[in-house]
Amino acid sequence: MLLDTKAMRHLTAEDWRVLTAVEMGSKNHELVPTPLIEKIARLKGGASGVHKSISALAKVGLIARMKEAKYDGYRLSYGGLDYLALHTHASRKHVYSVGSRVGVGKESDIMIVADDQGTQKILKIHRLGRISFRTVKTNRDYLKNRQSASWMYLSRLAAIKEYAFMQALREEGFPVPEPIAQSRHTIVMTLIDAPPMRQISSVPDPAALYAELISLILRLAKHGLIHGDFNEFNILIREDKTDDDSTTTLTPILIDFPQMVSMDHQNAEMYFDRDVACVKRFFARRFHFESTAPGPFFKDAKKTVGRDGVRRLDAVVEASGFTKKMAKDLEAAIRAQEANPKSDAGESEEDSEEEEDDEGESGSEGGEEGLQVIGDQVVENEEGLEKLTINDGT
Ligand SMILES: Nc1ncnc2c1ncn2[C@@H]1O[C@H](COP(=O)(O)OP(=O)(O)OP(=O)(O)O)[C@@H](O)[C@H]1O
Repeated sequence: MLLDTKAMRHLTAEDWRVLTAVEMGSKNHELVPTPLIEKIARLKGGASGVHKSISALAKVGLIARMKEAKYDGYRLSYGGLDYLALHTHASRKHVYSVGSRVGVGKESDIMIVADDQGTQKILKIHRLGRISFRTVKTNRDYLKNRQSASWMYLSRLAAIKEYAFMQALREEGFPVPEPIAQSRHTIVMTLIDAPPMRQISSVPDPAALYAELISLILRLAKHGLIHGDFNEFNILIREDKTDDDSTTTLTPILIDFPQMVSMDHQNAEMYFDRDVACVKRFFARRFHFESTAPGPFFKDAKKTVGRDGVRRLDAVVEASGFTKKMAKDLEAAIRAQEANPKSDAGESEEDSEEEEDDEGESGSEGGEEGLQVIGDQVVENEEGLEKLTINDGT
């Protein structure tokens, strides 16, 4: 499921209201009945206006009707949720244009976007629905009869959690992108102009970079945290030159936080050891570097948690509204996804069974390469970004 913003600029103010109404209705309904959509949207044009918008939205795949429905109703598609999130980012002036996709992870799409000043940023769209919910359903009860709400819920949780951690880490001076905004299942953050470590074939001083990464793991631990996916994909390596250009230092920047856990987590030791082992393995294979120092060990790191009066960021994040229940729900989904590596190719099985023409006319093909025109006026810059505007004046 790619972000395809082609249809965005054709939506009217009424269409946006109806789309928002479907989103609101899906909080309590697997399938939002048309009369409820009418009631929430309260369009001046009454029922006929709503029907017009419903068919416009369904045509471009932002809402979908289910085949076996006992009553007339709709549900929001991934595309519909993407549009609502982008709409919010655009109204708040965080995003003005949408460029190409730079990365696709197991759980997300990464797009380059820009604001109206032309500053490029990263839009991360969480897509927890790529897993088969059957696996998750076997051990969680929150999905009871709520399959389509579950991907929205889980993807939104991932974005909320990632945003909260990025904010806390950033405030503490950790090398992470700056979180700019969060809406629904998406985050806008600063673009880091640096390749992932996976793309680096050699470094002048592997021992120094290794030490830096291990100290990052230990610093996180002192603040009560384990990254949980500390690998060569999630560590960007930025080259910083001194003013006179004589020396270059390599600065690791950490990304990807939905799977972070507390040092108090019941499996903390396993996650800590796994993060350390990941760095060791990569350095041995790629840079033929093996540290002579043993460890670091979890039991030593554990003793440092909160030491010297440092803030425990696991507690900060919990206080930010990311509750234990949310953490549990998200963790179950992420673990299921980890255990299910083959299921990352598209929407969940159940989605595809239930959907009727979910992609509609806009489809999702070809969105990766081309430019996506969403605004009423096209402004092309050298990066191939195009203007994103909204036309409902809200
Ligand atoms: N702020 C950023 N600046 C520059 N590039 C980024 C940024 N965030 C993500 N990327 C790029 O996108 C890729 C995927 O990002 P990220 O790891 O956050 O997604 P993910 O879905 O969690 O991936 P996976 O689960 O496969 O690790 C990164 O490897 C990196 O190349």
